[in-house]
Amino acid sequence: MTRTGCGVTTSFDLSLGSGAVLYGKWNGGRYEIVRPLGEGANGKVYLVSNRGRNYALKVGADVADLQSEINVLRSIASRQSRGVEPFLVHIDDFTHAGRDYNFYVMQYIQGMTMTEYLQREGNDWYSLLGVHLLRQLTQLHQEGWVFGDLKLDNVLVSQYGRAHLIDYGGVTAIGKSVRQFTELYDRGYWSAGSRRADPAYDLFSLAVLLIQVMEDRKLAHLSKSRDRSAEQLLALVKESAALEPFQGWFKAALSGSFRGASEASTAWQSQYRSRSEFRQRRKSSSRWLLRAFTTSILVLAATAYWYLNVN
Ligand SMILES: Nc1ncnc2c1ncn2[C@@H]1O[C@H](COP(=O)(O)OP(=O)(O)OP(=O)(O)O)[C@@H](O)[C@H]1O
Repeated sequence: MTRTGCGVTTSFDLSLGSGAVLYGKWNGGRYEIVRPLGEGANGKVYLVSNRGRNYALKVGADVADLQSEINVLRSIASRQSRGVEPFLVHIDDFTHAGRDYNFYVMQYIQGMTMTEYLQREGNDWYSLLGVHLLRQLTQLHQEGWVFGDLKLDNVLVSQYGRAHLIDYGGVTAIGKSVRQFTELYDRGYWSAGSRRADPAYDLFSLAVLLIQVMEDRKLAHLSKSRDRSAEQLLALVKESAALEPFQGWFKAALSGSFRGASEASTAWQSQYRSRSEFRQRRKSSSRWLLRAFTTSILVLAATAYWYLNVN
């Protein structure tokens, strides 16, 4: 596919191997390709090394699309508090084989998908992943944007369960039609509302994603059935031992009744806390039971010993 715009050509036959070096035309940065990280509809992403540090560098397939991703990242960076390293690091063009390409450099997230993370570290991390995602959505909504294409591939989880949103290609100004979406997570696909970009759109997608990481097969099955709906999603939540403790949150997210991501975040954290307290109580009562059981065995053994010795 070849698209042109603003005098810069992007051809997605572009292939950069390990060791290739790119020079930023305007800022003079030197980026050595370590390896490709992935590619999608909006571009190609490479792991690069710049001044001894690793970054992710995205070359856009379409100038306008890349520019709108950059605008969003810039608006988030401008609100970040001092001392926080911005996600967007550099913006520039490079020339390769006689052609100009737009690119931007962002922090490299060394991570894995939410599913992989939970499989490796255990389901106890589930609630924390939700906390991180809701925090980022809250910030984005406050800036007047909706993430749009929230899905498993667009979240990377790094150490200590830090879930990061990546790929800002679907981000849409609140009030417009969502630019990019994936059926499974789309409110319209579940006949649960429009594709207008409002905070509730992201919360619906997040609910589907949080169902998916625990109940992948059941969700896939439901998504193919003709009577798929938000009510059916909620029924799936209620049937699931892992999701049931969060059913109040899912009900509100799937029906669009949260006033915003910040309210959703508070609700998620309070369900998370009451769940942890419940588990703590269960743990201490099982510890008490274990102690009582051990004491009974010891008493029984001592009684038997005494009885055998006396008789
Ligand atoms: N900051 C990052 N750190 C680590 N890996 C990244 C980063 N950004 C992107 N990637 C990797 O590159 C892949 C493609 O990136 P991205 O999703 O931004 O491309 P895209 O063309 O917008 O894709 P899509 O078709 O899903 O919209 C991602 O799935 C991820 O594996």
